[in-house]
Formats: sequence, structure tokens, C-alpha cells
Amino acid sequence: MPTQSPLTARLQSVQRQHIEHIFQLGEGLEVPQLPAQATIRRSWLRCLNEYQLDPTQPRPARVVPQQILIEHRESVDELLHVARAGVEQLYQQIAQLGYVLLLTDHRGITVEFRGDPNQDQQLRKAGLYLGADWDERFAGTCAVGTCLHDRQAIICHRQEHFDASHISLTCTAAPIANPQGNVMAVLDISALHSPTQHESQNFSLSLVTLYARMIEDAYFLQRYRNCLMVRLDTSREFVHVNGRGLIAIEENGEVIAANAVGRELIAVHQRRWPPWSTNHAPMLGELFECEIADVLSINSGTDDQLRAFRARVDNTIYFISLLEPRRPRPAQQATPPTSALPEPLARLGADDPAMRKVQKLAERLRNEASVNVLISGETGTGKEVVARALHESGNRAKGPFMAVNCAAIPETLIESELFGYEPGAFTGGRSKGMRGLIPQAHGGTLFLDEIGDMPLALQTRLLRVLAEREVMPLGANTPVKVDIRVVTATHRDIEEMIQQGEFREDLYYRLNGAQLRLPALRERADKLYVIRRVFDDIVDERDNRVTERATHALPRLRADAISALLAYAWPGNVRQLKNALAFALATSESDEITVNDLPEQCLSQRITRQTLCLPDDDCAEPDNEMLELLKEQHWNISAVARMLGVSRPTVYRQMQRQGIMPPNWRG
Ligand SMILES: Nc1ncnc2c1ncn2[C@@H]1O[C@H](COP(=O)(O)OP(=O)(O)OP(=O)(O)O)[C@@H](O)[C@H]1O
Repeated sequence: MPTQSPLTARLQSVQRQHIEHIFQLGEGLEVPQLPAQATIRRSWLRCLNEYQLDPTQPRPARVVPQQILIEHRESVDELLHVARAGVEQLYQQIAQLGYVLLLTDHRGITVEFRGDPNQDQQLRKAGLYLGADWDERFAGTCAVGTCLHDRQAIICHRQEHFDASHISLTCTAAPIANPQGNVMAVLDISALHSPTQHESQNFSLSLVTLYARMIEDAYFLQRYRNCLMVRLDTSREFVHVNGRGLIAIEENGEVIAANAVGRELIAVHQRRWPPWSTNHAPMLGELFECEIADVLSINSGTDDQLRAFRARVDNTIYFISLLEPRRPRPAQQATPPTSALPEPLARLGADDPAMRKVQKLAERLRNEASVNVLISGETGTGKEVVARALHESGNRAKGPFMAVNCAAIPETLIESELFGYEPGAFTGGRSKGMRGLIPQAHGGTLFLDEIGDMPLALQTRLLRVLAEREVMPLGANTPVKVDIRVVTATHRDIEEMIQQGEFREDLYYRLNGAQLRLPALRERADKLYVIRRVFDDIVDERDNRVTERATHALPRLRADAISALLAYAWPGNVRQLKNALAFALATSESDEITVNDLPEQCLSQRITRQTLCLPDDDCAEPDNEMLELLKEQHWNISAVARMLGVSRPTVYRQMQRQGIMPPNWRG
């Protein structure tokens, strides 16, 4: 007979006692070990009597299938979109303490989840997972389910859970109500293990309640963004930063809606003055001793943009600030906010600090052709796009923009491609010779992409071109004068390459007259703008290809799709995003792109670069995956690059590193 470990034996004995306590409560017996919280006791009785759950039959966690999960997510897509920043911030605070975060819809299905990927198995088993069902009717007494039932924040600590398989968990949840006061979601933080004392979770309760309120208010602000709104607090200092009451009003002062604090204030008034019925929409002037004109002039008529008014019901002084309605944006949704930048630069981003820095510096450099610009950033972040914008916004815009990808040209050809050659300069060359790419850039911009891949010998020649502003084609006797602006790009650490003797230090300093560092897409604060921009670009490109434009309804990205796109980490940056959107547009059966149209990888949980090895990364294990993919795609490098969401040169580089040769290679 297999022997039990002492730990399993101990757990089973605790579970047996727990089940006994539930029956004791059911029979009306009072034993000291029963939970003190009345909410928990009531829930246990509901589980026994109403839901007929059998405490002797612990149930494994239920995770709903992907399709059902998508439907649940869709039903709360606006909330998911608004809640994202709050979820992220809260998780940052609790992750180190071993907690995970769940956001469920009003049916208890987990629609958003953050947890340590290293604990994936354990978390899934415990039901702390995306798609897990925490409805009290199924899971028994638990923080989410009981919070949904009682519509109030709750700690469900260890043996307060009904199901014996949950008794090592500690969970704390708070409801998120819609503007009508109905619970639409629950925010929960949970841990697999915790100290035994109930009080250890009091801080969790405060934190989760605070974030639930912030998400609720963010949702309220989003919902009524086109309305006038007053923000109120009893503290003058706090009203602008954290005014707790929010009341949306008409221009005449009629109340349209209010957040929890505002609703409570209105409810108190209604209790005091019974003639007020709930059918009667109160006026702001009935709640406070104020003229609506005084409220409407707060922003123009006061120095600190707030005014104090007395609440009629109890004479409390409230400080009130006024939020003007956000004007609906004109048709061009993707246009960035006011900016004095030239159009090509303004289009690069909307409101991201790192991108703003790039835009401002590019603005200053656009006509300074003598300053060589180096653009750095991960693969697919838009280095070529930025180089082109720099060119198009400057006084060379009418001249050529020659883009050369140093990684894509075979080493033996780089020299002749760049510098050109005279007739008969070498065997295999064209009989008339060839004008090199550098001379072709005369009067315009030469963009050298992947400069880190330039062979050392050619680096010396390039250095000479930069110094003397002339090139010597192969086989020629006289140099050709060139007037070029040089912009280079790299995703490699050139300083590291210098240390390794792979890149000339003097060339680096010459190329790096100014550096534009592009942020990764996952770090950008204007991700939504980039999504819309890229989407619009693809639609425009498609419509330019199709002649009868009028037959197309304008495609639209639905909120659930945007939500998923915002949540994904985009290791391949804007290029990968573009591929995902192009895929969705090409395969969608309607003009509304939903989350179902996106490539499956974008629906997976948020991934981090640490957990994902790009083919470009050194962490890539030498395996057959790349080879298999290449074979599957009949050695079509562009197709493989598209599938991986990386550039073609990246695929070439990776092939080189792994020693993969295409079958038709003749080198
Ligand atoms: N701001 C942007 N707006 C619209 N599309 C963009 C933007 N930035 C990048 N893209 C698109 O993303 C793709 C990748 O951009 P680009 O080639 O400039 O990236 P990169 O950083 O040079 O990539 P690599 O390092 O692989 O050379 C292109 O299809 C480009 O059109």
C-alpha cells in the first residue's frame, strides 16, 4: 500500500475537521472554530441549503473553454479596457508578496488575470487562472462568489472557504459597480499560501477596495466623458487629485448620473426629503447651496479652479471642481493631439514620453544634414519609418531616400552595391557598370539599416565616404562627389560590438552624431494610437489596391479586439502588430474586427520578453523550430518573417547563427 507523506496526512485531517465544522453550523451547533464573519456563516448555510453543495465532495477548479471565455470578455470589453492600468498597478504592488490578481465579470468568470507564470500549474489547479469560475453556486463560499452575492468587499481566508480543496487559499475581493449601482465585476487578490491570522489580510482588503473604487470611477469618467461633470470632496487639497464624488450633469444642473459617493449623497437627500422620488432627477442646486452659473464658471472664474458649496442636507462644505466634456474627436480618429511638429514626425506617436523625445529631437535635426543620426530600438519598432519621417520633414524631402539593409545584402555584394562599379570592374558585373546606392542618394538621405552587420573592411571605406563626401566606384579612377545625409539604424549593442572588436569605434562616433532611441511597443503609453494608426494604414493600403473603394464599408476595430491588442506584449513590436491586423482584416468575414479575428497568439495571456525567446535573441535554444518553419514555408523567408513577426534580416541572421543553409544556396 502506498504510504502517505506527513504533509498530505495533515492536510487531509484539516480538511476532515473543516467539513465537520460546516455540518456543525448546518445543524445549528456553536463551536469556537466556526467562522466569526456573519457573511461567511450565511454563505456556508446558502451552500448547504440553497445550492445543495456537498462539503464531502471537494470539486476541482472549473476553467471555462476559450470560446466561452471570449464571450465573457466581450461582455465587459469596455470595462477591461478602462481597468487595464489599475490592474497593472495593483499587480505591481502585490506580485512580490506572492499574490495573484483576478478580475471577474458579474457571473464570477475570471476575465483578466495576472500571476507568476512560474507557478502556472499550481495556480491553474487552484482556480487562480484566466477563465476560472468563482460563482458561489459552483465554487462554494469564496471571496469573489460571496462578494458578488453580498455586493460588498470581503476577505475569505483559508478555512472560511466552503470547499475543502480551497482551504489553503486566502482571497480578498471588492465589487466594481456600474453607474446604476449594479455590480458588474469583482476585483480579487489571492495567494496560494498565507499566514494563519485573519488580520494578515486587512491590508489586502484596503488595497483591493481602493483599486476597485478607482476602476469604478475610471469607468464612470469614461462613460460620461462627453458630459459636464463635477468632482467633489470635503478636502480642498484633495479635490483635484482624488475628489471622491463624481456627478455628471446637464448644462442646466440636472443630475444625469453619479459614482458611488455621489449616489450616496443623493440617497441621503432623498431619505431626508421624502417628496423626492427616484423618478425625479435631482438638480445640483437641490443638493448644494449653489447657482448653476457659479458651478459652470468654476474653471474661468477661480484661481485654483474649485469652489466651496454647502450641502443642503447636513451643511457639510464640499469643494467642487468642474470637468469639461471631452469633445468628440473629428473624423480622423488617428490624428495625434495638437502638435507643432511637421506632419511626418507628428504621425509617429501621440503621447508617449520616449516617442515625444524622439519627435522633438528629430524636429531639431531635420535640416541639419551634417549631423549623422543613429536610430536604435528593438526589431520592428519603426526605425526605418522614423528615418523616412526625418527625411520627409526636412529640406531634402524632394531628394531621394535610399534605404539599404546591410544585413540583407550578401557580404560579397555590399561593396559593389554601395559604391557602384565601372564596366568590366569584375566578372559577373553588368556590362554597363552600376551606379552605387550611395551616389544614388545624392541630394537626399542614405539610410543604412542594420549597420551592425556591415563587414569591418567596408566600415573603413564608409568612414572615408563620410569624411570626404566622395565615393570611388570599383574599377574607377576618379571619385564621385556625393551630397548625402546619413542616417543609420541598429537593434544591436554597437558599444558591445566595439568592445569585441567587431565595429570600428571611430565610425561609431561619426555615425552617432545624435541618437534617436525608439521605445518598444509594449512600453508605449500611446499604444492605442499606434494600433489605430497602423490599422488605418493597412485599410488605406488595401483600398488603394482595390479600385472600387465605394463597395467597401470602412472596417472597424471593435473594443474587445482593441482590449486584446492592448494587453499583448508585442515582442515583434509594430511590425508584429501590423501583421496581426493585416491577418485579421484579410480573414475576417465582416467589416467589424473582433477579438476572434486576431491571430491566436494575441489572445494568449500577457507575455513578457523574459518568458519569450525571439529567434533574434541569444537565449534562443538551438533547436529545429526555425528549420521546420522554413521547410514548411518552402524556404520563403518573407513568409517565415511574417509568421514570427520579425524582419527578414532577423530571419537571415538567425539562420546564419544556427548554420541553416537554404537548399538552393550556392555560396
Ligand atoms: N509609427 C508607425 N506607424 C505606422 N506603422 C509603423 C510605425 N512604426 C513602424 N511601423 C510599421 O512597422 C513595420 C516595421 O517598421 P520598420 O521596418 O521601420 O521597423 P525597424 O525597427 O526598422 O525594423 P528592423 O529592426 O527589423 O529593421 C513596418 O511595416 C512599418 O510600416
